[in-house]
Formats: sequence, structure tokens, C-alpha cells
Amino acid sequence: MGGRILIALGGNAMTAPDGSASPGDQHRAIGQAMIHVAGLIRAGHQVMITHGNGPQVGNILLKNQLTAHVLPPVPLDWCVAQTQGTIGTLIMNALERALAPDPARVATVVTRTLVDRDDPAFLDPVKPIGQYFEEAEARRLETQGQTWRRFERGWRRVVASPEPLEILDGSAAIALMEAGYTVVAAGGGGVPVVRGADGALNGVEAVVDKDLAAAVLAAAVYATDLIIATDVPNAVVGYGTASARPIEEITTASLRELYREGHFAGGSMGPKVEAALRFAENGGRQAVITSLEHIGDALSGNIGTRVIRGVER
Ligand SMILES: NC(=O)OP(=O)(O)O
Repeated sequence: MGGRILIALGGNAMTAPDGSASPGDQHRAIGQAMIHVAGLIRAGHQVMITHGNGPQVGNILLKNQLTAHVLPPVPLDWCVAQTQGTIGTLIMNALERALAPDPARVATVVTRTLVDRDDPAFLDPVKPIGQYFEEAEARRLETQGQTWRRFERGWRRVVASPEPLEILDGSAAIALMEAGYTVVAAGGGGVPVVRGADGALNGVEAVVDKDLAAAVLAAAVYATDLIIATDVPNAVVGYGTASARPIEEITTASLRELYREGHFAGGSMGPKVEAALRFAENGGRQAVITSLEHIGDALSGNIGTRVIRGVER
């Protein structure tokens, strides 16, 4: 029997290479991703899956806006919950297909993530969601109170992304896993909620970063390994420069130093590196950042950026 592995699936596992998220694109990408996940399950690992939702939640929000004249718009936390249901369903179908003819037990847990109402992130939206637009359209939507930022590929809406403090439904995920299910949990970073003075939970308008939520989930479910699947085989030092080099095995101390030096872009590799560091610093056996097609081999020791706790000797 192998370890208990949490796999965090990035956008390329759920959308086309250009980031478009049509139903066909999502079926194809998830179907491909689950072939790799099935390899880990067949190798005897207990697998839990979490996933992003940036393109999907942005699309739902846009539909809200376009239909506001006929239907009451729903809050952003509801949109996140919808993406957990849709993407969870696609993952369950695709994983069962990938494991056939072996029997598969797969379940998705609608998962809430506790955040702090006073998190300064609510005043500084940085999380990109949805599709890329031309500047003119972004500027027009800004006049309606939205925040947009320019990225390499165009303009994208950004929303608040508070720190995940606790995965509130981690115990349900563990119970299902111990009953033999492959569990999908904390999709899209989890549905963000805050606790009121009376102890009651309420949703808030935000999208939690799925990699940072994955680090919290991994600790909550006692995962031995965290695999962060993305679209590049390794994190890179000096990305975009002549001296760029891929990072292979690295200690938390060395990677933390590179992180402080600003080698990893916010909103892309930055949160993945931070999540890997948090997991390994808090006692996880190893965190691996690698491309989707390599996740089946990610535990063999020669693939991706492998973060292990410790300092260089
Ligand atoms: N919630 C989230 O971080 O999703 P993406 O990884 O798709 O941006």
C-alpha cells in the first residue's frame, strides 16, 4: 500500500490549452487527467483530488451579469459551489471510466473553506478568473464596479482571494476516503465562508486560491504527499532569463530563500511554490510540482520539483 496523496489539478487539467472552458474542452481535459490519476490509484495509493475553477467560476459570474435583467444574480460563493458540483461530476465520471473494468468508488464533497472577514485581501482583489478580454471591454466593465488587470494574454477580471484558514469539511472527506472512496474535495479552493459572532457560517464574495487551500486540505486529511499538477514539468529559477534552470529536488529552506528573492510570479507559480513549502514545512513527506502527464511518476523520485523538509548541509 502506498501513501495518502493529495493531487491538486490546475487549469490545464480542466480546460483547453488556450484556457477556454467549453463543455467539450472540460470533458477532454478531465478525461486525460483522470488517466494519469488512475495510474496512481492502480499503484496502490490512497488518492484525494482537489482542483481549480478560475475559468469556470469567471464564466458563471459573467453569465450572472449578462442575465441580470431577467434573473437575480447569485453571489460569488454560490458560483464557487456550482463549480464544485460540475467539475466534481466530470471528475467522477472520467475517473470511473479510466479505472474500468475495475470497480471504482468516487465521491465529491461540497467543501467550505473558512476565511477571515478582516483578511486584507478583501480590499485588494488579485485572483484572476474567467476568460481574457480586450482592454476596451475590461475598462467598460470596470465602470460597473469590477476590477480588471492586464496579464500577458490580455485583460482578466480579478476578485478577492483571502487566505484559507481551515477546510471545514475535511472530516467528511476523511470518512469517505477511509470507506474506500477516491474523494474530490475543496474544489476551487473551497466555498469561502466566515464565522459570525453567533458562530454561524456565511458565504463571502471571494475565490480562494486552490493551491493554498490544497496545502490546508493536505494537512487536514493527513496526506503524506502533495502533488501540484500544472502545465510545466518544474518550477524554474530565473524564469524568462538566460540563466533559467529547472528546480529538481530542493529543501524547504532553499526554496523559501528563492521565494523571498522573488523568483516565482504571483498568481501563477508563486502560490504553487508557497503551497508546496507550507505542506513540507508542516511535516508533509514531500510536495511535488510537475506537469499533469508526469503525476503518475511523481512519487518515483526523479520527476518535477520535489520539495522536502530541511536545510542544505
Ligand atoms: N480557485 C483557483 O485557484 O482556481 P484556478 O487554479 O483555476 O485559478
